[in-house]
Amino acid sequence: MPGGSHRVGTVRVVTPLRTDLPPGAQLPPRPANAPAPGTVLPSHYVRCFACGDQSAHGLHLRVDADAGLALCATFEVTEHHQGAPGLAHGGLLSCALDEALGALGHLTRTSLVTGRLETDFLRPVPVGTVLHLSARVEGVLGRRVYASGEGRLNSPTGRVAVRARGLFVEVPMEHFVTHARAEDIQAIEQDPDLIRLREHQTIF
Ligand SMILES: CCCCC/C=C\C/C=C\C/C=C\C/C=C\CCCC(=O)SCCNC(=O)CCNC(=O)[C@H](O)C(C)(C)COP(=O)(O)OP(=O)(O)OC[C@H]1O[C@@H](n2cnc3c(N)ncnc32)[C@H](O)[C@@H]1OP(=O)(O)O
Repeated sequence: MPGGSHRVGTVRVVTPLRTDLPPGAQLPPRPANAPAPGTVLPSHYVRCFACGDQSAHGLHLRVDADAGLALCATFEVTEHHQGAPGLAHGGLLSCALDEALGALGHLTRTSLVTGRLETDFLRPVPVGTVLHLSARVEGVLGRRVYASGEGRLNSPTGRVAVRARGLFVEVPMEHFVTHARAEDIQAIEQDPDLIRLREHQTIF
């Protein structure tokens, strides 16, 4: 994807998009302990708006590992996800892609947070649509993971409605412990099943 550019007077200012794959980034091999293709990837946190099953009006994204450093995911757009009447809110579509791209950490065996996310909205997504997402790692440089994905209408081969590219940054578990509210950490200590990463990640 090319960088953006604009003119300030007679000077052309070039801004490389920060999700562009930088020189030196490489696609690492699939780790031997990555979940096998077809494995349902667990919600990292049951209260997560995107993937948690305890988020009443959340997206309830279902995520499956794919071959390589890739995955696919689905969610149904409900009336709780509207922006314009009967149409999905764009921010929620970005949220779904954010989650799908971030969940690539299950494959790379790292904990990822979003540094930058760019979304292209190509078609409206009506309530009742099942959005079929796919996501893949494009390359890794140091702690930076570059990823891309798209969402298709009602089938894995449906029309592309939304595309995204993102730059994710690998963080240690302390990142979450440091920044969470005390009551959230306490809740996890009392009910460790709020976090469902154990099966596939070694970080707990
Ligand atoms: C016991 C309780 C634990 C509970 C945990 C529960 C669950 C969580 C566990 C696992 C999660 C698993 C899956 C999650 C899946 C999906 C979730 C969706 C993803 C999200 O929804 S997540 C929320 C939104 N997200 C944030 O909340 C991030 C806020 N932010 C920060 O926390 C910092 O900003 C951070 C950490 C990003 C960096 O900070 P830092 O100090 O660690 O490192 P630094 O700044 O050095 O950046 C390192 C290298 O990334 C480059 N870099 C950084 N940011 C960049 C940008 N924007 N553009 C271009 N490059 C960037 C630098 O340029 C440098 O590159 P270089 O190393 O080459 O110089």
